[in-house]
Amino acid sequence: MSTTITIPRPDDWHLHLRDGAMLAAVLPETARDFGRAIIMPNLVPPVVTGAQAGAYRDRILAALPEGMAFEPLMTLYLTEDTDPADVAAAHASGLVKAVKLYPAGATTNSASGVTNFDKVRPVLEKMAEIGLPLCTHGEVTDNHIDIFDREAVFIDRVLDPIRRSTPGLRVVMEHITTANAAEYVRSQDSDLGATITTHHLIINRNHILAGGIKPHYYCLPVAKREEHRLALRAAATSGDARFFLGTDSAPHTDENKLQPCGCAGCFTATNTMPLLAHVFEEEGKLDNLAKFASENGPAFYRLPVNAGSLTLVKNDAATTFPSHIVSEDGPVTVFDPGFPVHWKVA
Ligand SMILES: NC(=O)N[C@@H](CC(=O)O)C(=O)O
Ligand SMILES: [Zn+2]
Ligand SMILES: [Zn+2]
Repeated sequence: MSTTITIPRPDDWHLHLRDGAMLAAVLPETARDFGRAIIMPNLVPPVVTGAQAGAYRDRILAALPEGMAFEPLMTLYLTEDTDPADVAAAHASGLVKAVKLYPAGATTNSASGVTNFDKVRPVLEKMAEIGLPLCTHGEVTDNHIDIFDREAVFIDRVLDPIRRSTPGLRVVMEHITTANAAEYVRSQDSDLGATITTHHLIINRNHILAGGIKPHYYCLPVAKREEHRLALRAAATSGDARFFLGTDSAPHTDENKLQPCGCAGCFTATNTMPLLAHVFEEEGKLDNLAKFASENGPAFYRLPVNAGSLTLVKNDAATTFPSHIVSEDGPVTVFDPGFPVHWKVA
């Protein structure tokens, strides 16, 4: 017997596409199921100016296979030298949909990020004025703060002060991993939203560390205790308009993942929608999948819901997903949830 569910064509509000050979390999994995995605700007060198975002957008569209429809929604990487006028122009032209804040040193390719938050105040004020959202990698970087506490400390020491001193600034807390973050979002008004990844709904820190280290489950922010995973599930499946899907699908070659000092990132573009159907069904909330994956994100970004649809089918037989995708840079392992999934995209 099979069950089906049809939702408006989903979007991914946090995606890493990289560039060059990797871009060519991973883009079809997203474009197959998703109508649009917020494209992260942490290339080397980063996408800082409107001109760089325009050129990157052209490279993405050039890499899109014939016959696939996909709209990249571009972002700018916030640095201490970012020019508020350039940001405003890139927004006014329709090119740029958000600015991304990386605390310097917080994650992959974040070296050009922000250390002194006073220096970006003029940009944040301009963004509040024009309604351009700020997306945050919400972790402090202080060495003496435990890695499992860095998100909660970021909320208290960085995010809440920025929001209080910049009224009207619209913020997305990206890839939230804690009950603290979900609670903070719920306690605020609609100027604050949060993306939640597929993998943080599935793994906790035991999955990374118990019974042997699993490099393919290592990402930033690192997965937390089980109680936090359950809080994220409750938030994602609640239907609350402030929570929406951002996969943070972050491809790294196996060579770069499987190192004494391996890269952070889970690659979930290939199987995200079936995994989400599994999670939402487990929570008895399949009816809210459309809100999380297709409706809440566009509402926050003030864009229309996609016109097309996506149908997911649940079969008696488990679905087989590719173990990895092939890129000219080397294989990229597809996220393995560690349990059978019976859903697949029709
Ligand atoms: N999430 C990750 O673990 N990695 C991301 C960067 C990020 O989103 O923090 C990447 O670019 O590889
Ligand atoms: Zn991040
Ligand atoms: Zn990311």
